[in-house]
Amino acid sequence: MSKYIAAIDQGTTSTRCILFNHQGQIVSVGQKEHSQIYPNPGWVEHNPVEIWKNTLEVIALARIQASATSADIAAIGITNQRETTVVWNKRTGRPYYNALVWQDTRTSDLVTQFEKEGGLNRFREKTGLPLSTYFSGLKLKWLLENVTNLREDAEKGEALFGNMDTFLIWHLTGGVQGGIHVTDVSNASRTQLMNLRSLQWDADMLAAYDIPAQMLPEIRSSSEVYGHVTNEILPGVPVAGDLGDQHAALVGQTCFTPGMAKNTYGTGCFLVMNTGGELKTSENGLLSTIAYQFAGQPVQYALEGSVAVTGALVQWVRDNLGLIDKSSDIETLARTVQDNGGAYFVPAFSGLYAPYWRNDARGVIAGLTRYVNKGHIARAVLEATAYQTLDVVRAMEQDSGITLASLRVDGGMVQNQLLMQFQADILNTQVVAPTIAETTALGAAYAAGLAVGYWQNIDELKQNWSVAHTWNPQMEEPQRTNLHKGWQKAVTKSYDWV
Ligand SMILES: Nc1ncnc2c1ncn2[C@@H]1O[C@H](COP(=O)(O)OP(=O)(O)O)[C@@H](O)[C@H]1O
Ligand SMILES: O=P(O)(O)OC[C@H](O)CO
Repeated sequence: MSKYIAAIDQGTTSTRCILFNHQGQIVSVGQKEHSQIYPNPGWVEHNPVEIWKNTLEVIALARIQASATSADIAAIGITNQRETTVVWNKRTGRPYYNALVWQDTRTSDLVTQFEKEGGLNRFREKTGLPLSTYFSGLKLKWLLENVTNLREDAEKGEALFGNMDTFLIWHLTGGVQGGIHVTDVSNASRTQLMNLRSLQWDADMLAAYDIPAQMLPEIRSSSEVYGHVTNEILPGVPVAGDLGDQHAALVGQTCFTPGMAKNTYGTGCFLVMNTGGELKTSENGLLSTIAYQFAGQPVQYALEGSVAVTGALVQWVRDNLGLIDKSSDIETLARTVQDNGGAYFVPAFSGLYAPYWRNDARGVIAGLTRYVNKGHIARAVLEATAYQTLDVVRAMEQDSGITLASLRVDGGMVQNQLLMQFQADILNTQVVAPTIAETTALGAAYAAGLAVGYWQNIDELKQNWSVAHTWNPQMEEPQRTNLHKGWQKAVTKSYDWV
């Protein structure tokens, strides 16, 4: 039997390749950041060619570190930043435009136009999603309307659409020499083009957004052999798993039972709860989405609270304000003071997502006095992540009728002890991090490994999960209530800006 499963985690800030062994432990890691391109206020792009090159590089790095040949690798799974939209030419492989990143707000006029015609929730019944700049469908519409020749090529079947999973699988399985054009149900559920019940592209949605069906990938399960790698980097290895990154983290955290949830703290924050085989709709601003689908098994649904800006705010403090040199320094700076000094930072850089869904919001710092220093700002920055999560958790509890006994967490920001303690305090709930922190990549590896029989069933996967760290709530109730009141007031100050 081959020794390892490879996972590619194509995230917003970087691309990673991780090799896992049968216990789900990390054997080796290759990682590379890519450029964040901001051509106009609110626009966020990635260069797909740079990401493809980085993918090859990180696979090579992980392979070399583990001295692994392709025969040592039983399968490869892909997980990706969701919604980020790329279009490319089938014959040349060339992208027509940079990828429009999920955080990009250039489609806000389209959102307003569609909202006027039928309200923010007009497509929720079919797609589980409100109108927002967040999802792929409107990004694709914008590209079709603004990029020369794209619509003509799409109608001829020469231009292909995909999220980053589709783009990478197409390249890995042959590219212009017959690459496979597929996606999985979890990624497709983030386009606002798939019907959540039929699990097919929805003809009414395609008509509403005027999208030629020929350019869309085939929708498959999250765990099956889609094809084999043709590139010399891993020749012959089956590509056997595909999950949006938040769905992959749910799998990596082994949240296989309805009611189990995880929160991933990366560029943004994404709380996902497994709701089982039944589609649940939200009354409180959460998204209905696909959790995952293993081959031959029924699809599992989820409720999700997506927060656009969490770790991205730490990056902004680092890159745009220069207050810190590296992301982890935010904790040292925040520890120079005892509290937020009355300051609240609402990072509505891309509007506000769950549970507010305010496309008209923009970032504010509220409660400033001359007392406030950079330490207080650093605290307000970290607390913003915890308050946004609190609002999502409360919405999730109302929708599901389940009170979370503890919250399983993962992602880059979990290294921040001050944040995790504050999160437990403000939620008044235990926060728990697993031993294998790379749950996103692990989930993609699990999907791929199940498809090729490297793992037999989910019970085997559950045995790999164990607790690395627990943060217990220590804050008194009056303080918790006061802080949350301040936050809620600050949120209202971000509204009605654009
Ligand atoms: N110690 C830390 N404290 C606060 N934020 C951090 C810390 N370490 C990393 N981050 C933030 O976490 C994000 C990276 O996490 P990661 O899970 O790799 O994100 P992604 O998958 O979105 O690319 C960055 O936005 C970074 O600013
Ligand atoms: O790449 P991440 O971890 O920031 O995740 C991005 C999300 O998938 C966007 O929906």
